[in-house]
Amino acid sequence: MQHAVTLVENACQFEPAKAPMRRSQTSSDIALLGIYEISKILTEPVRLERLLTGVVNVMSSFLQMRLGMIVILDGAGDPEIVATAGWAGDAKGRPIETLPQAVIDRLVATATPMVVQDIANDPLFAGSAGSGGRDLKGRVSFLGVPIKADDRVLGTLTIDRVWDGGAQFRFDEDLRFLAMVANLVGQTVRLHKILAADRQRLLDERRSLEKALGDELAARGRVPAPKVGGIVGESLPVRKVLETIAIVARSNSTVLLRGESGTGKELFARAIHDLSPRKAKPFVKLNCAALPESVLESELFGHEKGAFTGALAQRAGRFEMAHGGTLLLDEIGEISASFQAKLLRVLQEGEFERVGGNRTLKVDVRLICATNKNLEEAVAKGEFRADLYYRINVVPVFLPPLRERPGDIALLARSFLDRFNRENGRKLDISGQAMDLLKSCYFPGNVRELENCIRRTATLARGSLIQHDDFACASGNCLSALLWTGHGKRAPADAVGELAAGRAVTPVLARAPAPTPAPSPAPARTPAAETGSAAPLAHPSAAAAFPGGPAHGPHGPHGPHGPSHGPAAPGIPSAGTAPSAPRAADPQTCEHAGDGTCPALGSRLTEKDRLIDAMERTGWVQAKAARLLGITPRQIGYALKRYGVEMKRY
Ligand SMILES: Nc1ncnc2c1ncn2[C@@H]1O[C@H](COP(=O)(O)OP(=O)(O)OP(=O)(O)O)[C@@H](O)[C@H]1O
Repeated sequence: MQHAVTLVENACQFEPAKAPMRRSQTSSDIALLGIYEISKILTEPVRLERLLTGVVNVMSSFLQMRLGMIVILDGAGDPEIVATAGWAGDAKGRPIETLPQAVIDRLVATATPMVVQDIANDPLFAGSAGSGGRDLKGRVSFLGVPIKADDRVLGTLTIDRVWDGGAQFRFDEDLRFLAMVANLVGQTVRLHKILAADRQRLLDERRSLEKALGDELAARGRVPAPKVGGIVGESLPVRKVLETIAIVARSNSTVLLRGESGTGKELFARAIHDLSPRKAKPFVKLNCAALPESVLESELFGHEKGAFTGALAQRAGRFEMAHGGTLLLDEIGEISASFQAKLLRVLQEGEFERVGGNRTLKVDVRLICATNKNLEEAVAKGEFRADLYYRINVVPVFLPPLRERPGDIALLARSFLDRFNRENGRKLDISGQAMDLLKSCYFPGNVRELENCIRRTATLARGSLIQHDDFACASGNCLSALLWTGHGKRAPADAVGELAAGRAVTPVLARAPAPTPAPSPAPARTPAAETGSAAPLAHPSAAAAFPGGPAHGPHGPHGPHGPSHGPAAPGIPSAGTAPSAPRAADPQTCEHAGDGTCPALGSRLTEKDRLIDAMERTGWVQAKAARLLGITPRQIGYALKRYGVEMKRY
C-alpha cells in the first residue's frame, strides 16, 4: 500500500500542554482521569477535526510525549492528518513535517501496536525527519496504535518522546493508555462517518426528489393542481404547494412543513397523508409544544404499566398508533435538547422503547414535521441539533402567508361562510363591499384568523347579507386591527370609513412598509408571489415569511406580538413594544392618533384582550398562544383563569 499522507484542510495544531502530568505519577488513576477527560471532549458537538485535536492536546497532559498525531483514512483509504500536537508548523499552523508514510502503512496493515525504542536506528524512519526532525538531546522513541472500530482500521494514533538514556521507559502502560484512547476515538470516528453518510444520503434523496418534481412539473405544463379535500385556494403559491405535495406524497420521505401560524400546516399534512399510499392507515398528530418533556416522551413512545405514578396500564405511543400511516409532529422547533437526542435515535435507527420498557419496538411511520420557527437560526445558535435538522428537513414545503395571496381571501371567505350556513341552517351571503374589506385585511393570523372572523361576523350578522360594517373592525373591536396599529399598518376601520365614503379600498398590503431587510443572505422576496414562478420545493418568500426568519415580515422578527414583545412575566406583554415598532409616548398627542396608525394605540388593549386575541389566533392552543405572547404555558393558564376566559374548541 503506498499512500501519500495528506493534510486535512483546517487540521488544527496544538502545542503540548505547558505542564505535562508528572510521569512518576503515572498510574491507573491518572490514566482513568485522562480517559475521562478525553471521553468528555469526544461528546462535544463540534467537527471531528476539532474533537481529535482536543484529544491529542489532552493526551500531552497525561503522557510524557513530545509529538502526537492522529491520522484518519479517507473514503479511498488514503491517510489524512486530522490532528497534531507538537509538530513544527508553517505560517498557517499546519505541520511541515509528518511521519514517514511507511510507519502509518505498517500500523494500518498490521493493525497492531508498534513501539520503536530508537527511531534513529530504525529503517522505517531512515532518512526522514519523521519524528519532528529537530536537534534533540537523547534518543527518540515512537509509539503507535491503530484506531479501530468494528474490527476495521480507521486510522492511527501516534506519539513520540525523547529518551535521555536514563531509567528504562515503561512502554506497556503508555501503550495501554493509547489503545484506550484509540478505542474511544475509533467509536467517535465511526459515528461521525455514519452521520456524514446519513446526511449525504438525505441530501441525495432531497436532490432526486427535487429533480423528479421539477421534471414532472415541466412535463405537466399548466395542468390544474390536484383537488384536495378541505383545501381552498387557487393562487399560484397554493397551486404550487398542492403540486408539490401530490408528488412528495408518493414517497416516504420526511416532509418539513413551514409557515406562519394559521397558514394551514396541519391541513396540508393531512392532505399529504390522504394523497399517499398510506391513506387507509392512521394519520396521527402530536403538538410538541403543548406538553412537558416527560409527558411528550410517553405520548410519543408510549409507556409500560407502572413506568411512573399514574401509569396504571400499558399504553401505546403515537409512533405505534401511526404504524403503517403518517405521524405529524407539530411545533418540532420547540422540543428540548434532550428530547431532540431521543427523537434522533428513533429517526436514525427506526426503533424505540416504551417509557419504562425494555422491549425494542420497530414501526413503519411516515414522518411529517411542522414548524413556524426559523430552524436554521436555531441550528446556528446551537438550540437545534444539526443532525436532527437534516433528518427532518428532507423535503421542506413552505406555506405562504395569506397576505401574499390576497386572491384566495374571497374563496376562503365563501367557503367558511358556506360551512357556517350548513352547520347552522342559515343562508347568509356576503356583500361586495364586505368582501372588498376582507380582501384589504392583513390577517396576521392567516387563514385561521379569516375563518374566525367569518364565523364571528356570521354569528352576529343582523340581516341575511353580511355588510362591511358588520365586521368587528367597523366598530373598533377587531383586536388584530388594534394590534397592527403599533406597526405602521392601517387598520381596516379606516377601510370601513373609506367604503362608507364610497371610495375604493386600497389593500392594506399595498400600503405596508417594505419588509425589514434580511440581516443574512436570504431568498429574495417575490412581490408578485401570486403570479410569479416559484422554485419547486421552496416558496420564494418562505424565508421572509417566518416569524424570526432571516427576512422578517412587516411585523418584525416575531410577528405582530411575538416573543420579543415587551416584558413577558408576570402579565401579558403589551402590543406595540417590539423593538422595531416605534412607540408614541402619548396617543393623544401623537400625530397619527386620528388616522389609525398611532403606534401607541395598541397599548389600549387590556391584558384580557391581548390574551383572547392570542388564543384566537392560535386556535385556542394554550402553548402556542403562550409563545406568541412570550410567556410560559403555565402563566397563560393562570391568566385564562384569572380573567375567566372560557375555552373554545375548534
Ligand atoms: N387553504 C386552506 N383552505 C381551507 N382552510 C384552511 C386553509 N388553510 C388553513 N385553513 C384552516 O385554517 C385553520 C388553521 O389551519 P392549521 O391549523 O392547519 O394551521 P397551522 O399552520 O397548522 O397553524 P399553527 O402553526 O398555529 O398550528 C384550520 O381551521 C384550517 O382548516
